[in-house]
Amino acid sequence: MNTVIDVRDLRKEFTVRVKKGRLTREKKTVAAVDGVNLTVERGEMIGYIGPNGAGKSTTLKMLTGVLNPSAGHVRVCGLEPVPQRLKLTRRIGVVFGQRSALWWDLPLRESFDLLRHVFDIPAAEHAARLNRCRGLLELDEFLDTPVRQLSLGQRMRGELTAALLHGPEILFLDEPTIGLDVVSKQSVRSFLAELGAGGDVTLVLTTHDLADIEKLCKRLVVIDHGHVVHDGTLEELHDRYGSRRQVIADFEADWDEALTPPGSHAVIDAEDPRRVVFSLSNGDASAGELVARLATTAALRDVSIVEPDIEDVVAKLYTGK
Ligand SMILES: Nc1ncnc2c1ncn2[C@@H]1O[C@H](COP(=O)(O)OP(=O)(O)OP(=O)(O)O)[C@@H](O)[C@H]1O
Repeated sequence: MNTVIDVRDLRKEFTVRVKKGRLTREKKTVAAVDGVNLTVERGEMIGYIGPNGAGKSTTLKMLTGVLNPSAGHVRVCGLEPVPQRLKLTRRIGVVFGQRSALWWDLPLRESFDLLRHVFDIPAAEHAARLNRCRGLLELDEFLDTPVRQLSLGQRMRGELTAALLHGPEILFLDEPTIGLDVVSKQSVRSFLAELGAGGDVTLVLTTHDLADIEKLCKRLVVIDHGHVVHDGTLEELHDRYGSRRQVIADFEADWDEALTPPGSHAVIDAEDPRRVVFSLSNGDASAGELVARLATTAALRDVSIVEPDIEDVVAKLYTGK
């Protein structure tokens, strides 16, 4: 394995002034990131999620060399982000939804050209990477438009390209789909999926849009109050919170509970005893096997499979229920 991010006991404290009484304020130290441990291997696509104020952006800022940690160990591509920021900048790409890496008054094409000079990228490499992005992100129709005139979706496609032209090993994305319409979201997601599938670029993504996670990330790191509260696959999260995949079956006759296959749980519809909702544990249970068993047990009229809803699971996780 090839570790590209190695974080141990990472902390970031901020000093804030809080109101005390009517006229006085006192200084207080708050831990925005409070002992985060994280190891990411090359080629992984991880979702870093959490409720507002959980510490996601602060972590990303420490990983990208924008903020100095208060304590802890952090290495990104083997480098210490703040003191070695210049070296790090050449090895990572950053897309922060709210900030731009582009020159507002210049056409997109010229911004890309300037970046080639900033990073001193050989012309052939630059052209190859730009051509790939032009194709996948359909940039051609607005390549000659000044950045300030681009729509949010067009600008995001430009930002993604700008972050990739120097061939980074890790791409950090903070809310890359925020504010985008459905079509632009899909375009950005498909592009990132294609990029991640190659295995060369490691993706670290923060988002409040859980569809981004479902489409892109096998691994989910959840942070709350500065602590990592889950680090594992989406399936593990579903298992942990007892969310079940469900099979809804309509039979020709009323369902006999004694026939319920082992490993499943049946709830008969109160209004229609021929309709039954079967719950499955997400682990090894296969909805296909259950359906096959049901079909040999009784006359089936219709069947549908309902996947657990990630929004529900994450809501449970955030509220600690
Ligand atoms: N410069 C700062 N000074 C003081 N407090 C800060 C500063 N930056 C962040 N914080 C506080 O640290 C905590 C974590 O903030 P952070 O921006 O990392 O959260 P987040 O998970 O990215 O939230 P969101 O989803 O709302 O963007 C919050 O309580 C925030 O108010």
